[in-house]
Amino acid sequence: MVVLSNQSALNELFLAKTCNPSTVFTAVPEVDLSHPDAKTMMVKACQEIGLFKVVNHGIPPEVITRLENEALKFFMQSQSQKDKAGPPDPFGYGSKRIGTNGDMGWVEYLLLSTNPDIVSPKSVELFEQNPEALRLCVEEYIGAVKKMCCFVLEEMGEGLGLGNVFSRMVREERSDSCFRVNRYPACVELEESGRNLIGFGEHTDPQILSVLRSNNTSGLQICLPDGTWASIPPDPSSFFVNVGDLFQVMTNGRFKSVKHRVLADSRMSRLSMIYFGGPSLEEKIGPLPSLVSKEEQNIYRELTWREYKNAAYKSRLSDHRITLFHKSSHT
Ligand SMILES: C=C1C[C@]23C[C@@]1(O)CC[C@H]2[C@@]12CC[C@H](O)[C@@](C)(C(=O)O1)[C@H]2[C@@H]3C(=O)O
Ligand SMILES: O=C(O)CCC(=O)C(=O)O
Ligand SMILES: [Fe+2]
Repeated sequence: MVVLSNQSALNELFLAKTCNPSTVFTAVPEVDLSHPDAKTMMVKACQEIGLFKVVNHGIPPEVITRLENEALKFFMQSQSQKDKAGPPDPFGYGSKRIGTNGDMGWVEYLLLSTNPDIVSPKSVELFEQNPEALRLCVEEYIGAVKKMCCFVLEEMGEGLGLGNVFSRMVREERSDSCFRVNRYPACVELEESGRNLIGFGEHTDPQILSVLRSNNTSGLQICLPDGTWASIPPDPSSFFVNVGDLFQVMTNGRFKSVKHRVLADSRMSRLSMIYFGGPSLEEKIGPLPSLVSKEEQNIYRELTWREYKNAAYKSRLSDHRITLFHKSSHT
């Protein structure tokens, strides 16, 4: 067994059992948002994989670089300075602990709500204690990525013959979306160990759609239908889009909320930024009648996003939360 020099006992918690060289998933569908067939391609990718990447996304590279630089400045501060914006409640700065139910990962992060009704004391402290530039860059980036997320949802709604049913949910002012910046420090001790270090453990995202951008460091993996893990090659000029649990429910299981995780790299730190597009807390979520054919049944019952979110945030990262929507399950 590998012994990592610092905090070895804690670090063992993050060691993935596998040491096989992982499969590289070279078939990530690439969708050009300006292509006339974009809608069909996105719908197909959501049905088959639950993930695709977009190019020609319209987000100016300067908006991305500005936030990346400000986020790195934040993470390069001393631990005691960063801890002033933590522990997360669930928003704010967090390190190694993910959520409040015992999950750990080789990661530090900022988690922020975009819901105007949620004022997190830790996020207020974060912005009070850091240069105004961080807040401005976060706002600028979220504004741009929300617009793109809504465009993608609009296209997929049209692709399914449903118009703006999904985009409306994320576009509305009280949409309960959130935003996260993750930094996975390089871990040189892994170099010759042949072991993997879990940066962010396996999970599905609870919301409708997640839009992820990372630097050029690999780490993101998806779980294939046969249960094996495949690495997604990084691509800093594209955005990766993945289906969340609510989208799977609304499409009565047609779209797949893909299980994913992140492994740390031995040489390079990974920086990722993810926008999780969600509906308002009061939105009722269930299979959309026009997506349930006569021969099929609703496989999920209806819950508000508030009900699902409250239950989800009491669960562990790897829990199969979507079963809360199963007809036999009661919250
Ligand atoms: C362990 C947890 C962290 C999480 C809340 C939860 O109890 C279960 C879902 C987790 C997750 C995964 C996707 C997103 O990163 C996240 C912000 C979310 O909405 O659900 C995280 C939550 C978190 O980090 O607080
Ligand atoms: O950091 C990443 O690349 C993905 C993290 C993730 O899946 C999440 O924060 O939900
Ligand atoms: Fe995720």
